[in-house]
Amino acid sequence: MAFYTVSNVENLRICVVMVGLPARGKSFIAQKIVRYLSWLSIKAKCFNVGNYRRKAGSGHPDAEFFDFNNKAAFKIRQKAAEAAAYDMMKWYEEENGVVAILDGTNTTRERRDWILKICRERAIEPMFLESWSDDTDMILRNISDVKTSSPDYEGVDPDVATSDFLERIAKYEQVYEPLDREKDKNLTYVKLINVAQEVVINRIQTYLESRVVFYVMNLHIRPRCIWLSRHGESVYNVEKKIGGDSCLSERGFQYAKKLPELVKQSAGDADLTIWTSTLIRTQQTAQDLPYKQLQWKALDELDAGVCDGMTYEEIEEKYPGDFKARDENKYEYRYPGGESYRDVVIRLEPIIMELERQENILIVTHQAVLRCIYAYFMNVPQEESPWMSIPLHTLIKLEPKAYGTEVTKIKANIPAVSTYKEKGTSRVGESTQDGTKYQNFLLSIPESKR
Ligand SMILES: Nc1ncnc2c1ncn2[C@@H]1O[C@H](COP(=O)(O)OP(=O)(O)OP(=O)(O)O)[C@@H](O)[C@H]1O
Repeated sequence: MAFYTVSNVENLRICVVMVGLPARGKSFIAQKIVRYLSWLSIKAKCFNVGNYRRKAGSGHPDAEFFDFNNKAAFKIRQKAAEAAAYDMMKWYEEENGVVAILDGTNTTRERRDWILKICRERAIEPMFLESWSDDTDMILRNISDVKTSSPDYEGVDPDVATSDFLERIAKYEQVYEPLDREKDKNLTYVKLINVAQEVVINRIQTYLESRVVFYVMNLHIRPRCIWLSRHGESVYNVEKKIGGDSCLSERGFQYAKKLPELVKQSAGDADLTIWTSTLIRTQQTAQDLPYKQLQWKALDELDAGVCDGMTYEEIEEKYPGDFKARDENKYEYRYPGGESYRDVVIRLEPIIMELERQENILIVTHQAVLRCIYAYFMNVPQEESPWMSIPLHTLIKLEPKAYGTEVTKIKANIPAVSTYKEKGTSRVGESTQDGTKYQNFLLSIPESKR
């Protein structure tokens, strides 16, 4: 039976067409939408026109290249847009794509009409997403954040790169036609003004489109960090049992005592809010943290249903079929009377949305839940995420950056059992994976921006 995380009963194919001057965060937003939808099992992919332009041999173009009167350059840029659109259409057809993002400036109405036409010919719903800003300080920050280190400016002095980039923007400004309430009243669009100070929404018609709109409305770009920790070692961990609502072990309490110091070391004087689950072990872990605390039912551990309170050995013995089925497809497998990883992702969606809205948050929760949250930030594929090793007594710091997330792991140096169970065995113990397998996911920087 088909099983959806976000309803797309209409079987829609959507093309999110980014619109806006350079350095308005279009790629940032595009990458985030792809990560969010992929996490929700919606097949999504970004097609970055700048990438195609570079492949077409534009090398290290200066601002003159972006002058709309420069006919030869304009041809290269047009070709790049066509190549991106071609690959995008191929992706819909050959890979059953659902949401493609055409990430380019698309600043003229002529260019947008062309995209509209090719989408309509193929029954793809176009949805324009414009990022508009007149906040000069923010634009300068964006340029120094990401543009001076772009492949376009490899080996160029950052000051020279900045002034050239400002000139590039000026070239685009000469022809820029922002989305307009009157002229574009028939289009489906969302316009973000100065991040999301003001949002204009027009003709959003489907549930999937409205999810995308809701998501982008909640994004902000203020610097912040998210800390993740599993609860301290619990009595059940020591007994190798899963589920339950047991207290911390003695070593778990030691971790709880040490956690405020670890957090202080990492966060300094930043003001945090602590989110825990409703289960005793996360609350005991957070009890000495001197910050505001909130409990979320959605952060409770994956429900093991009839297997709650059992060891993996007992499960293998009593439910061998289930034990095998879970190993074969851990993401989809649902414990009888309980949950699957996919179920956990669905209930975590409001948590992710709220995390996007918030600033500094420390989440104290459980192994499976942390895997799902970590997978969102690190773009870890579904089939891999349930197998990630997230050890006890370790504080993880996530620092969202322009095109990815930086991770720091801070070990408390308090021994704990390993609760990691590898595929094909019922034994728990140290993972033979040293984590390097997941290094690739740590910084999900789009190809165009590396
Ligand atoms: N809605 C927004 N408005 C303005 N800036 C934003 C927004 N969202 C993210 N940013 C910032 O934009 C920067 C990233 O710029 P990005 O490369 O995404 O711009 P771009 O519009 O894709 O530029 P280009 O057209 O040159 O590719 C980051 O520093 C990020 O913090």
